[in-house]
Amino acid sequence: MTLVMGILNVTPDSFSDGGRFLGVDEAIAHAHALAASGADIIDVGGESTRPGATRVTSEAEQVRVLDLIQAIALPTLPTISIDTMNASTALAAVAAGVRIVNDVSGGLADPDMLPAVATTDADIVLQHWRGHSADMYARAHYDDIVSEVIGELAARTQAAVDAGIPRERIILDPGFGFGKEPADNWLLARELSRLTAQGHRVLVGTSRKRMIAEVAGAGERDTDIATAVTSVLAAQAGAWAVRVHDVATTRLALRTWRAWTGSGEGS
Ligand SMILES: Nc1nc2ncc(COP(=O)(O)O)nc2c(=O)[nH]1
Repeated sequence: MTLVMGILNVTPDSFSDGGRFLGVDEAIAHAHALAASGADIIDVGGESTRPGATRVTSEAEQVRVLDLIQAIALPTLPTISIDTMNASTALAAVAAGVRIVNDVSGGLADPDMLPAVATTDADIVLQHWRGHSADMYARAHYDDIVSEVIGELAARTQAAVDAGIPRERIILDPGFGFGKEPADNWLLARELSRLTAQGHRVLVGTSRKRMIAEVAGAGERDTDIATAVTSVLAAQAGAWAVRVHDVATTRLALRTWRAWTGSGEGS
């Protein structure tokens, strides 16, 4: 069953919910709300990756996320993932109870990341990436985006295995957005089953991105409905999980899809 990863960004400038949950108390409350909405995983992020975002130090990132993680790393709450490109933050987060390291750079931003995760028992998301937000669009040219993304993720997978991370702990992500033009993203979405056919779990994150805005316009409700449609299509293509802001709407969409396909009862 396709899992739902709820987004909890504790940054002042995140792409779609910047500044709304910056305080620890608000963030803890939102984590509980995500759980109540049916999140299977809560993805905590302390550094914005929106286009043009400037980097924060790993120390500043850790100040934003570690108290929160300690407060929500409970058996009664969903699995936690840490959305970070910094090895030091990943290690501190795993020590605080995180089970998945979600690295949008696929281990490229910090050369210590893959060896560091190899010393833990955490899973790692290797997302396709071609550079930091500040200049990612400069390197965004693709001749055959599906083949290039699959090929570049295969290289990152090999680097992770070479660093000592067992294959079964690796999750792939095509990295929707991240320097890709909307048309490129829809091409990638159309061929998602070619990535899921690679045999790794695949995480998909389209929520509230430019590719969605292009279809849904600026309204948050329409944006979350359009995101939910992509969640069903990703599930149909074999995605292991979808990363969304509005957990409830995507859960409803996935429940409806399962009723239609008869692919399993329950919520
Ligand atoms: N694995 C993964 N992580 C991510 N983290 C941040 C964002 C940017 O979106 P946000 O700023 O709204 O969180 N997108 C992804 C994504 O697509 N996949």
